[in-house]
Amino acid sequence: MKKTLYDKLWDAHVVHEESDGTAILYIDRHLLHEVTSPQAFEGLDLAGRKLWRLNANLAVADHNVPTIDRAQGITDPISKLQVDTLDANCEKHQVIEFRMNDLRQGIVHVIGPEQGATLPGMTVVCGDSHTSTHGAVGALAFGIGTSEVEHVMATQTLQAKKNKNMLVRVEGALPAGCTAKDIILHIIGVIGTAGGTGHAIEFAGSAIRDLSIEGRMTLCNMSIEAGARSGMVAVDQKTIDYFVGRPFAPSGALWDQAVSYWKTLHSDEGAHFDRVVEIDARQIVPQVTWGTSPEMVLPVTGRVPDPEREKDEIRRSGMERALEYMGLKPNTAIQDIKIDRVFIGSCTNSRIEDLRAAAAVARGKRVASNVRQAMVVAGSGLVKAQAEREGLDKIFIEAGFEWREPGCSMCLAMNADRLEPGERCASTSNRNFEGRQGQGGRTHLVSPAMAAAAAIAGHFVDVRNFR
Ligand SMILES: CC(C)[C@H](C(=O)O)[C@@H](O)C(=O)O
Ligand code: SF4
Repeated sequence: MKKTLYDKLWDAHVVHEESDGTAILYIDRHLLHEVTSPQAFEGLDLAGRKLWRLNANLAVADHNVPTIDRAQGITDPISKLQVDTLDANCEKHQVIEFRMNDLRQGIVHVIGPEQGATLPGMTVVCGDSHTSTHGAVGALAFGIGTSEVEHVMATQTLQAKKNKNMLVRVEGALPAGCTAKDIILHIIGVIGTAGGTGHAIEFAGSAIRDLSIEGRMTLCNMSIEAGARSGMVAVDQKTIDYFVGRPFAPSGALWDQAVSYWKTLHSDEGAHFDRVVEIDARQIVPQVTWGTSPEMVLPVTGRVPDPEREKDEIRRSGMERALEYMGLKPNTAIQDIKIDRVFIGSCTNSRIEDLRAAAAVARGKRVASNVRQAMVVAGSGLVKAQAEREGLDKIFIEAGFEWREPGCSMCLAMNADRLEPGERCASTSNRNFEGRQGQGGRTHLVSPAMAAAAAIAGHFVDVRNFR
């Protein structure tokens, strides 16, 4: 039988299957962070259990860590408790953890692949919805809840039901100035935030093959924003090359064995997909969200929509509410929207190529005077160090950006980095929900190059003709 990539990954991990399709899946890699692990450790302790396969687990604190003055420790008491609890739990159970001042610390979805802890062919889970990121390397990766975190710790398995197969095929050359972020925002604009519900999405087509592994991670990262718990891309030579020499990756004879398996990780020609969406990459324009859901997205050349022209009543009231929250008037040109803050970071866009793209725009320029703060937050200590070797930190600092320590930061404002009520932010993160970046804060999702250009101009601009 012809199989999709998802079918292959699924079948390779089924330990047991009931007649109603409920399955027990073997989990190869379990990633942990401080927000969703405390109750799981507590449950384990109460039951007097140990972790089933200790070295399948890797932990890092990312949501609550400060991005400045780390030498002083964590000042916020709630954040400090979360991080201290993770440290104590990992120490007690001997789980490998990259602590706050470890160079390898960073956002869990950045460090997994960076360390080679995530590998092609693996099942990867984490108590975090953006675990879909890891599917970019041909892994089956999805977010789980806290009780499932405990289940994985105790048994190395998970109860799950298979999703349907969905193919999003993106063909054609992506125009200059557009990135993986624009592809995924465009896809979400087309299929909606429920478009992938109940499906595992495979992204394929020439535009996807042309992306770097980092770009594919950006794409898969936002699968959850398209309604799918997992997104994936087939293994190709780029995937294999990406893992050469990574600390947790196999070496020697095991490497050769792994590579020959990884090469089978693609959908068979003619395999069945329950749903297929075709996207023409040549039509994609840099994207900017205008509302409070990632599907409320437009090309930068567009205008804020007018609810009066919306016939569907539910959609109209949703638009009205979003416009009110966002403080926007219908028909305003996107490029006339002024911003107060800029955030370049998050597990969507904080890898080295994201920082390079933003720095290329910021080089030799200055952040506009109406922009109160522009921050660059690398996804990991290793990304930050690499950027510094390339002199990107200097480019940002000379342009007036702040150069911060790695973590989730203003993606969701669990630490001190947050918007003030009414502030408007150009952000490279993945969610623009009400209050996401701080109570009353207004988020516009964009690519790193678009965020940097907005910082310099003080309003959104089309990075394709920004000089
Ligand atoms: C805190 C965590 C559970 C959450 C998630 O699951 O995604 C967070 O990372 C987010 O991005 O909203
Ligand atoms: S960077 Fe944002 S989206 Fe990613 S894990 Fe952290 S909070 Fe969630």
